[in-house]
Amino acid sequence: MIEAVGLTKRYGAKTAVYNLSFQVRPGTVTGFLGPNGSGKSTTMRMILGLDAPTAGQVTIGGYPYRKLPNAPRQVGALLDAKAVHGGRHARNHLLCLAQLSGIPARRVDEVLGVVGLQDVAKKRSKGFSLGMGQRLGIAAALLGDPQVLLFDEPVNGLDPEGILWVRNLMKSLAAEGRTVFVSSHLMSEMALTAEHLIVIGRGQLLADMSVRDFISANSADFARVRTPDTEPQQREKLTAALTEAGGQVLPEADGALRVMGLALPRISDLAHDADVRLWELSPHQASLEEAYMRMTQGAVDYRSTVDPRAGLQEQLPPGAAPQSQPPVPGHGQPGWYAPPPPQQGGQPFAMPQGAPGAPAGAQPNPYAGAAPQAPASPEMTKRDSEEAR
Ligand SMILES: Nc1ncnc2c1ncn2[C@@H]1O[C@H](COP(=O)(O)OP(=O)(O)OP(=O)(O)O)[C@@H](O)[C@H]1O
Repeated sequence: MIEAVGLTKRYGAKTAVYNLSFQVRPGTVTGFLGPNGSGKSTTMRMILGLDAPTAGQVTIGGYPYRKLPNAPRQVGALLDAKAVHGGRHARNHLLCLAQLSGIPARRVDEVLGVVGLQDVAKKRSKGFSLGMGQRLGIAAALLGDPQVLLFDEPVNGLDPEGILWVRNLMKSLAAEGRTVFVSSHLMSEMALTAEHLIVIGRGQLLADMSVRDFISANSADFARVRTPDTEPQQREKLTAALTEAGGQVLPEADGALRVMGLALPRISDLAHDADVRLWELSPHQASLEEAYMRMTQGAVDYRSTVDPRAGLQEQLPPGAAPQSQPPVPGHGQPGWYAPPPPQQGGQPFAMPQGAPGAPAGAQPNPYAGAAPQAPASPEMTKRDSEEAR
């Protein structure tokens, strides 16, 4: 098992990871999700002893990585598939790694077979495609037949067949009772691969729950309702009736309404009672990707000037002023579509009560104001950590 407690990493004034606490258990694939720059790689490097935490700790089987007896046989990792001596043959690269860790040479041929690189074993890896490089990195992770495996974005650059292969490999490794921790920024991929999810944004824990719970908590049902385009007053009348009945009503770009919190027959009855004709009444489900975007939207470092909601929540049509809509909590404020970021109070996402990773509200939050000035850093720099690899 991997266990992080209050894990924090600062690079000078930059807080990359803040007060992360979570457990990664054996026997299941645990997905580690977060937008770019959210701190996934930093966390993985701390798990592997390549970066030292500024505060808190992380252990594998009860030991910090650097104190783990025979670590290469217990823990395998794919961090950066490009970190390979390109001049070496694939097999030689693995042989070198095996020799360093006292792993028998026959294991090299076994893992080359597992990842499907046996036919190119004598080729120099600098001629490898991105996908072949990923496979070689995965082979290196599997060399010591470890019980604990960490994969940082393992499907990057893979074609659909490669993605399916990685997905099945992760599942079969977990089914053998291993601890499998896989980072990704793709919710859709993790929903298919992982059973448990740890979601972070700006280095902080946003969710720690099973995929099943995530789906039921976040795939909210809603209805699309459309009144005759030629009669805008009908739309307003229906909006008022639905809101009064406890529904949440949002405008869609094509003039339809998105209604949450009311069943379809009830919407139909309310429309009938209000004497409003309907052109459309259809059931929908918010996608997981949408829920994930919503969850991480307040915690994205790099944001396009184009609204990221485009394509998820349709934009208001010209002339459809928000004030003509019923009051929706937060609607009209910047980022209304996103849940409040943690520092605004409260945990916006469904977290199991007493979850080990629930953010500690009492602790000072470095994102709430100006980033705290750390003393000139004695910590490892990126180059240090790359050299340590
Ligand atoms: N050595 C370093 N020095 C300074 N800042 C760093 C260093 N390493 C990471 N960071 C910063 O810490 C934050 C977290 O980075 P990290 O690479 O862990 O995120 P990530 O979730 O893995 O992102 P991605 O999905 O893009 O790989 C980023 O803002 C990054 O710029």
